[in-house]
Amino acid sequence: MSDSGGFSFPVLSQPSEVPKKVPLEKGYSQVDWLRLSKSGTDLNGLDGASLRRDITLDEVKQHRTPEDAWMVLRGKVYNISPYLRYHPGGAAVLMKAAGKDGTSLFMKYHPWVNADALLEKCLVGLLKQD
Ligand code: HEM
Repeated sequence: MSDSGGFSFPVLSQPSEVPKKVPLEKGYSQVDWLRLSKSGTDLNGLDGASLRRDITLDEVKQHRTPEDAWMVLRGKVYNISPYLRYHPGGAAVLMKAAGKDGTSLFMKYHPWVNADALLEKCLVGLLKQD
């Protein structure tokens, strides 16, 4: 049957320059991330110490390797290392914001994502206000 009943179905395609979600390794789904977040594992690297309020952008810049990556998002400093392999856009893409203020990149790709909730346990502290 080729009759579509009077409806036409446009073929939807994404422009090629729009980055796609990357296939994540087994064991690195969003559910796995939530499980890890709730497990009590030290994800911000503070070993239970209270959150910091004195972080400068210079200090953030020192943390830009996959094993030790910090990112600023709307004035909050996150340790993104544990999240890299769980990031639906891929670890390599997320590393572009390592050691930097990633707010504009974040907002460019997915302003709807609730990072405060997803990365709650990765929060190191607040960027120092000057
Ligand atoms: C650290 C904070 C971040 C968190 C918590 C985060 C989280 C997410 C989530 C949940 C998705 C899936 C979105 C969906 O299904 O609607 C996603 C996709 C993606 N993210 Fe991120 N992300 C972060 C930072 C970034 C940064 C800094 C970039 C760019 C450098 C980026 C680029 C992307 C891309 C390209 C995708 C795939 C495209 C898409 O699904 O629309 N993300 N991210």
